[in-house]
Amino acid sequence: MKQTILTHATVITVNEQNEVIHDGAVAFAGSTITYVGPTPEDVSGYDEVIDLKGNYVLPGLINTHGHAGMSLLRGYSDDLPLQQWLEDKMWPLEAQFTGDHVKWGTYLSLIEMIRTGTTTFVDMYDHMDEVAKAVEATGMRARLCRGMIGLCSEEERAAKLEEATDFAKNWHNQADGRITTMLAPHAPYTCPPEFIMQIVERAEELALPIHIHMSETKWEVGQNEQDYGLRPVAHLEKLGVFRRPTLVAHAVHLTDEEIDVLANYQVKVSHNVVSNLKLASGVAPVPKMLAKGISVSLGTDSTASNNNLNLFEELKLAAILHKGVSYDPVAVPAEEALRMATRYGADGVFQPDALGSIETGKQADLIVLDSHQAHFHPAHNPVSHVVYAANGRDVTDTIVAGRFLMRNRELLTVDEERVIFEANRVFQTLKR
Ligand SMILES: CSC[C@H]1O[C@@H](n2cnc3c(O)ncnc32)[C@H](O)[C@@H]1O
Ligand SMILES: [Zn+2]
Repeated sequence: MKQTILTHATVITVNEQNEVIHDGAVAFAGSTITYVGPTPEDVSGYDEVIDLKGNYVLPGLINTHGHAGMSLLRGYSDDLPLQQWLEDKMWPLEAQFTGDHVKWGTYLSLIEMIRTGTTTFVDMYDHMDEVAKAVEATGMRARLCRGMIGLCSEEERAAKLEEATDFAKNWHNQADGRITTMLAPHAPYTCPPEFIMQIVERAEELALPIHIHMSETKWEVGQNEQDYGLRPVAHLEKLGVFRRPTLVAHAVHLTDEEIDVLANYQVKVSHNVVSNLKLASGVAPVPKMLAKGISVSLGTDSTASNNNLNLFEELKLAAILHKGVSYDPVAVPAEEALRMATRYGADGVFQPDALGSIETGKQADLIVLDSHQAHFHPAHNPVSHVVYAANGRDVTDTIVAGRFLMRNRELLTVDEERVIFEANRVFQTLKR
């Protein structure tokens, strides 16, 4: 098994102690981290020694909510509220999508994620075999689920559940364990209660988590009360969703009591700050959730509502927006924001023991940032620089399971020129 060591680095471990190791090293054998500490005097036992000359090494970032195939629709519709954007713009185009559209949209997303330091992402979409194949081919890590919208006949709902089940079974723990799966009712307002209950039952049978959009807009909360006499949190609790490990996306409109419910069930939350702002959905009560011990991680949502997949933007905005709206400069401190992008992301994909920090025994999912740029100097506080000064273009290397997907800014597992060509080609086939 190949043994690699990255030496003379500034290692931002994001471990329990928030250790930053100057002149540090990280070694990995195959996919697993075998050493984290000071650069050893003798590195002769390693097959590959890479001198990082003081560059930053961080755990790969984890994006806990998105729809990769939608990159085909980036910039197609801006400046609308969620419901109108979905119903009038996204769904009519998505209805024309074939596997080829999703394939090339997903490849666009993968390129962007690898370039900006994301090593694991959650994806909820249709034609998921294409997404899984692209993840497998590029060497990325992902938690994938076929999103189910239940605004259709009972027969169609049953067919979607079978398709989601087949996908979840076929791909769980595939690609050397880099792909895992979940079941995903799209949202309480698109799935009738009986359908959600069937999905929960299936998730129990398959021992898989559930992923769902929840409490994203004021409209959704009002509609849920009108339809079912309950707000979304109580509604999903009643349907048994939270008895399964659950990752909810958005969680913008929550009462204090609802935050307690989510905390009690250890529900994981994906905070999609840019998408929530762009769709004018509101600002999630992140500091309150964190104070209650909820693992709040970061998600981009799709590039059709973001409009990029650069998690460094989410990281900075998560750190500063909540200060601004609460008049509290420590509402989300820098260290906590970095945990949201890493450790809490690992909770969000239900792999806290394998991902989210640089520690021996964990997966070698690592990114390198060029620390020799003016905006990282004076170099006295690396965590501050990563959260407040970095921009995603600082990432030079992206490593997943010990394999370089990008080295010195060169993509090694995907042909970027071809992807751009094919994405434009398949976009032209859509009737707009
Ligand atoms: C059934 S696959 C996923 C489905 O979700 C839609 N979508 C994209 N962004 C959002 C969002 O912010 N809230 C709710 N639904 C969203 C996407 O267009 C797909 O149809
Ligand atoms: Zn979404």
